[in-house]
Amino acid sequence: MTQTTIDKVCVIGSGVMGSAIAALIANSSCQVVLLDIVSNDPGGRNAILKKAMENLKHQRPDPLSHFSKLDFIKIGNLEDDLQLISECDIIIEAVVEKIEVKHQLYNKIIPYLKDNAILASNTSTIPLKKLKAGMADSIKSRFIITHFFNPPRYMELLELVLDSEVNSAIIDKIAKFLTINLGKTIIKSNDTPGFIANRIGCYLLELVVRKAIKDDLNPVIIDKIFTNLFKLPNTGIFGLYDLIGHDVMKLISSSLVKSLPTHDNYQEIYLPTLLLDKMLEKNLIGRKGDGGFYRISVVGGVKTKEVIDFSDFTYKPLKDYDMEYNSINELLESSSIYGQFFQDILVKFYLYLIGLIPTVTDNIYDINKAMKLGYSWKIGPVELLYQLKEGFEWIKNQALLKNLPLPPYITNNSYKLIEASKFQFNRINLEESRILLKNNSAELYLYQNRLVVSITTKMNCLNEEVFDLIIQVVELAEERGQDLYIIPLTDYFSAGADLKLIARHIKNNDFVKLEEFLALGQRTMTRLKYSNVNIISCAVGFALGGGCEILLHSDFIVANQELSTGLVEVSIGLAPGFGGIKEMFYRADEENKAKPTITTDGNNNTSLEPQQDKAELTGNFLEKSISKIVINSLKTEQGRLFFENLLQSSNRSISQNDYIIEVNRDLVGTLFKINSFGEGSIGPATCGHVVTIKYQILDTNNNLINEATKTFSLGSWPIIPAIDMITNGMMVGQSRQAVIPPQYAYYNSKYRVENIDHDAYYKVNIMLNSILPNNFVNPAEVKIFDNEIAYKIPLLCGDKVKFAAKITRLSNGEILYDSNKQDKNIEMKIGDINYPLIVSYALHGKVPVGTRTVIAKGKTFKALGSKVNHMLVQDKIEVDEFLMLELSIVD
Ligand SMILES: CCCCCCCCCCCCC[C@H](O)CC(=O)SCCNC(=O)CCNC(=O)[C@H](O)C(C)(C)COP(=O)(O)OP(=O)(O)OC[C@H]1O[C@@H](n2cnc3c(N)ncnc32)[C@H](O)[C@@H]1OP(=O)(O)O
Repeated sequence: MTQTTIDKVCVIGSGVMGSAIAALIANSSCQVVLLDIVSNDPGGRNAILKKAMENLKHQRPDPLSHFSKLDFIKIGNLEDDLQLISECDIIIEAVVEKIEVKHQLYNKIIPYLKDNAILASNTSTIPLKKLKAGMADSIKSRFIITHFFNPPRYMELLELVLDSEVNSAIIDKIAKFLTINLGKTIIKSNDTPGFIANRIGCYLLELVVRKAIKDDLNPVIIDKIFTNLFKLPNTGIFGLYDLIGHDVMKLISSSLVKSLPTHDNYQEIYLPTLLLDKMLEKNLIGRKGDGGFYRISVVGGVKTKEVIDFSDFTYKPLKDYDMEYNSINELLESSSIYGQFFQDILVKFYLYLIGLIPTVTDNIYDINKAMKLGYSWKIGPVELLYQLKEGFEWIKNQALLKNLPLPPYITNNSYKLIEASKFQFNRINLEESRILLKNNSAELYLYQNRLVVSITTKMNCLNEEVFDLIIQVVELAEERGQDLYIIPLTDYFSAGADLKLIARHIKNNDFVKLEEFLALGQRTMTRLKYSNVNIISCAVGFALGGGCEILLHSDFIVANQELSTGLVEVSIGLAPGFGGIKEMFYRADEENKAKPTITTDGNNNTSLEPQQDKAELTGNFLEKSISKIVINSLKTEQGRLFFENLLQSSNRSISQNDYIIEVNRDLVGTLFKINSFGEGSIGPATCGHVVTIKYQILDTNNNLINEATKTFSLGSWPIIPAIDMITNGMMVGQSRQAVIPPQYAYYNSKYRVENIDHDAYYKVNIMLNSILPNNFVNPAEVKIFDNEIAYKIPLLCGDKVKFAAKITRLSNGEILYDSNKQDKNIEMKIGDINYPLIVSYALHGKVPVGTRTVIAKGKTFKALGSKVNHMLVQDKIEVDEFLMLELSIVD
């Protein structure tokens, strides 16, 4: 696959679309220049752009595939930085939809365009011919419309509008960039208002919303029918209207109505609707306003979806309605008001859609595809038509009944030539290929003289037949000396191992078969990895579990930028079984960097685990995975009993855990250099332990400035902070020495190094004399699992923390304490002896995100202090029984 020669793209306009298009291009590791007007703001001449860049970091869904992609975007303004345009191969204008503004801008930038640079507009409403009016021929031949859909990173559709003046080399160049680098699917549209998807989408929105309000129907029921029966995205029609914004819908529709011919049916369905006007007046314009048809209200942290009551423009909680209809046919045959409503709108909608042929496009498959890729319809509108009992005939009959004119596409019977198979736009053209090998789960094609294997099971799941065929195919490829491509025929790569098959084996207690399945999977992966031909896996959509493991064992991965991939099974309690973890480590290790990887985004890095940085992969992926598996097992009765038995039967401690201490040693070690002397005996000391220490503080000239012997609880007693930090992790009998900066020698006016010199460093000597035995936690008797191990500063002794906690008896799952049930989060200082000691122990060293699950004996659940009765469960428990503590940090 050849990469395009586009090195730099300029996007002009840093509004919602412009900045998101810039992010999309930056995601493909292409340099971007983002320009906008000069700001008069005190924030400087580029203040508008700086704000846009900041917004990119916070928008949801995330426009950036990684924060580092921001480095590919250079900002500038349209006065000081126009010369940056001359470095760019493509210039995409995404400024306000006003023809005069666009023309002024073109006049300003055209002198800076380099030869052969492509000038494109992202307009959604202004015709190409109007935009090009007055341009020199040399510019006209490289001026086009590239219409991206919002959000550009996620919507695959790109409508391309050209005319006969555009040079064919330019078309080729932009098409390659949009498809190969940006992963878009191009649909060519004629130069008509709204092009394809918005013309149809906005028509449907206005038709449904305005007629439903007129007929006094319930938006909730209508949306439920659209999402359940027509498989539209969950937003439905009214939800989408809110999402786009009623103000924006008004702009789009008024502009369409103005530019469409007077006989166009958009004019007729765009009914004046008083209630919509009132909503606009009251700023009920959707999600960005004070509500729309729907609103989310948050009371006491609880979110409730509400729907508007048109009688007084208040909102009422959404009621769930039982779906009366099981299919579209049932709905359309019903004499209910909703049945009638859908009959009416569907006939109008389809007559309109079909009537766009040939003016807007002559390709009905493109219309179908545009709505799938631009509006996220699971089933395209033309495909949906075939779900009606009589398909096109139904439309024809209804139109005759309602006395509505039929479009030429129906009257000339063109619709009879539609081939259903063409609605599936495969990534390889099966018509051009020959099947060489095949079983019920996978096929090998010879496509353009290349060997291509595709999985054909549900969700492309991996079963024995898939593995058998892959092994066979690798052998054949080796015999022929030809590389092997693994390409899905679907929009996804694979959902991984066939979980239903695994579940069946487990249910039948057939662990021999399960073992065989795992072994076959491992053999297949090994075969892929060590084959002497190249294995090239082309992935799109998702590649989960075993699907990801296929990618990891391939020589090359051609990954769509939006591929979701990972060893997700750990979150459902399954360990990856086909060698994925080892490959993940292998690839993450710089020295062993796997063979080069190609991606469709022009980026030479694999898209595998794009959200996971290298530190996380190498650092704690395994630990995190195993923790997740154990945590999930602990949520089931069998899992808890399994652990209980495992721990009790062998009568041994739950394995060594020195993780917490290590984290803090590392952390403290980076703050000050600490030297330890002697091995010590009992310990280590940690938060909440009552310790007796002797300490000395000396200045840089070794003058003793403070010395004392103190007994205190680590973390709970106000003392010079460095002393808490250094003592943590010490063994009784051990001594430590550290050099500390001045801020760690100061606590408050009562406990501090007198007359502190803020430029000086201090020496601290500590000797740990004892740890109070009756609140000692032995790390060897505690096991800790984190569901999230982020690289953040861990909590330390004395830190204030707010968290939710739950204590469960491992033997029977009985919940002994649950802060959520008491509707109260706990706020404590780590080390406070009025809380069970295990809580301090568990919080200490925890990064302040996610949930920490701890298994420990009952004796550690005691609180030494009794001033306040905090989470006291000690009366309910035996000292030697195992309990599970779950802690989730709240802020
Ligand atoms: C006592 C000791 C016991 C020890 C036992 C040890 C066993 C060890 C076995 C280890 C095997 C490891 C194998 C390998 O290394 C790792 C894996 O591959 S594990 C699998 C990882 N994959 C997943 O977790 C994906 C699960 N699926 C999903 O998340 C979603 O389905 C989806 C893929 C995101 C798609 O979502 P949707 O579009 O919403 O679609 P649906 O969810 O409705 O699914 C549609 C349809 O497909 C079926 N399906 C989906 N995935 C699988 C699958 N992996 N296997 C089988 N079937 C799958 C789904 O059930 C639906 O079916 P329907 O309801 O229509 O019948």
